[in-house]
Amino acid sequence: MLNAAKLTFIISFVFCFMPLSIFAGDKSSETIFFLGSGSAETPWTQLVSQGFVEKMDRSGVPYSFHIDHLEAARFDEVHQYDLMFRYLKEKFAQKEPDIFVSAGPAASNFSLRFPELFAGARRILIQSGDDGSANATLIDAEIEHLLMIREMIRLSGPSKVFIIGDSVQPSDKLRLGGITSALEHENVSYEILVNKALPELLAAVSELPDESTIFYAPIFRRYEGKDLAPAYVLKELHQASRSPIFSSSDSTLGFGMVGGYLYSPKKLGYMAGEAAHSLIRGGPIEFTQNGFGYTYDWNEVIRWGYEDLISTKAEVLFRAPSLWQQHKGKIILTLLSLCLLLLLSTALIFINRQLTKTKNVLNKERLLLEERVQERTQELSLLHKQAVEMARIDVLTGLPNRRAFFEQAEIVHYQTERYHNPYVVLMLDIDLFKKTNDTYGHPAGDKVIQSVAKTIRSLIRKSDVAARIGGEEFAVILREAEHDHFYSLAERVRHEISEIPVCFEDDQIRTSVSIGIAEYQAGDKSIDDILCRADKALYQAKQTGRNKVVIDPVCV
Ligand SMILES: Nc1nc2c(ncn2[C@@H]2O[C@H](COP(=O)(O)OP(=O)(O)OP(=O)(O)O)[C@@H](O)[C@H]2O)c(=O)[nH]1
Repeated sequence: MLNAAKLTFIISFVFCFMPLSIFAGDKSSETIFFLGSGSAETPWTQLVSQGFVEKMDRSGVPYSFHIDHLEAARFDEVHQYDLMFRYLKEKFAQKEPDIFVSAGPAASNFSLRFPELFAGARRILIQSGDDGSANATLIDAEIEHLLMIREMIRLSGPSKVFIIGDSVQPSDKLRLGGITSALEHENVSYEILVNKALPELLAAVSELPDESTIFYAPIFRRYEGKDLAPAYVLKELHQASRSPIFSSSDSTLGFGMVGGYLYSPKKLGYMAGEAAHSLIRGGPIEFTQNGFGYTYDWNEVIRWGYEDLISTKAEVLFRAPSLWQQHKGKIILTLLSLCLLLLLSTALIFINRQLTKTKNVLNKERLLLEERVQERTQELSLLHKQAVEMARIDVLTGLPNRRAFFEQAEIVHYQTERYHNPYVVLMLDIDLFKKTNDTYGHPAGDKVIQSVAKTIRSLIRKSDVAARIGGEEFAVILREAEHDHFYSLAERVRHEISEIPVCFEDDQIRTSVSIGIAEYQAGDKSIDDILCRADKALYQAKQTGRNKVVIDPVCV
């Protein structure tokens, strides 16, 4: 169980020791002092410190960063050194730096000259040449003049090299010396345009002979009331010049310098950062890179036609990305869309083909079906026609039946009324037919009926109408018949039937017909009127002995 006293003790303990632990964390952060040879505006120093800070930030080590500049180019060095020494002593009186980085020959010289300044600090020198002290880590910023000059000669093949530089500072002199001895080593003639004001320089470079090459050792110039940093001086020179310009530092790339074997201030800064990180961690100092390499400005490479000469492993700046690099995403998306479109089109074509195939099959089937329907319709229509005809024809004799007779008779009657063409009706009835049937049998009777029909048909004209209108009863309409004609015709029919026996099996059957004749009379309303009179005449023929022709008295 926690009592109040114990709780108070724990809380007090936490509150007392917490600030101490925070302070301890703060104490573990390293203080780094960075001293540049030039001024705060010097691009070289800016790039080195930038590289240093970037590397330190990436290392994840906690540190506090302080930067100062010796401004060695503006002041007398020794006098400046004493002033700077006192200033820094005072500035870091409370807490001296753990690491002292000096960038450039002047700052490194200063660092080595005052070992008593920040005596406990680990020193990193970024300078060219000798380290000068066993207590300092050297980042060698010595320009490899020979490699640099050889690369320049290889690319531009100059007949003469014009060196632009200053000889004010010892470091400037050192640099010019390195360049000239490298050119002498390579047997290339040269001329130094040294310590010249900018207008003089611009005039000089504008009149250089063909096949000249300019080597630019970075210089500061005051021009038209402005302080021009080396990069901007180079820009002016580049505009005035008709010759390619080479230099030693990539900090001036992009202002008209071609490139070549260069040192990179930023990379030197990275190396210093790596060294500082190793010092803090207490491990061995190993650099993953050096501060030199082949670097080119692609615009200048193209301008001077060096595309095929530069090393394939070189770093090329400002090269416009290829169409592929620029629009990679869009190109891939377009290609994918095209593929998809192609796939869809293929699928559609396939589906369309299948549909067309199915449609063709269906069409064939439909045509076949239509053909069958047509055939069937024709068949049905034929059957219908036959059925209609059958309904009008007497099956036994092949003559029109009673119904057909009355249809035709109606037409004949109508035509007679309209055109006054008279017609005659013959009513025929086989005599004593019942007896024939009874004597010879029904099939024999049928044969007799057929024979009578045949005789009638053989004797009348095609325009006349003969029909079987009852069991053994026939009617004939004779058109435009004269009195003599229709009577003699009736007589001939009667005569032939009675004279010519009908052969059936072994029998010779004799038969006869009675005929009643009536003629159309004006006032007859229909065929029935004439038939009625013909029927009466027939009745009379029957009554008066049969096998005879009787004419309706109205006709006579
Ligand atoms: N074989 C056969 N006989 C038929 C057919 N149609 C009607 N008959 C017969 O014809 C006979 C007609 O007889 P009836 O009306 O008495 O007259 P009929 O014997 O001819 O005497 P009349 O007319 O007075 O001369 C009946 O016996 C019917 O059965 C047929 O198509 N075939």
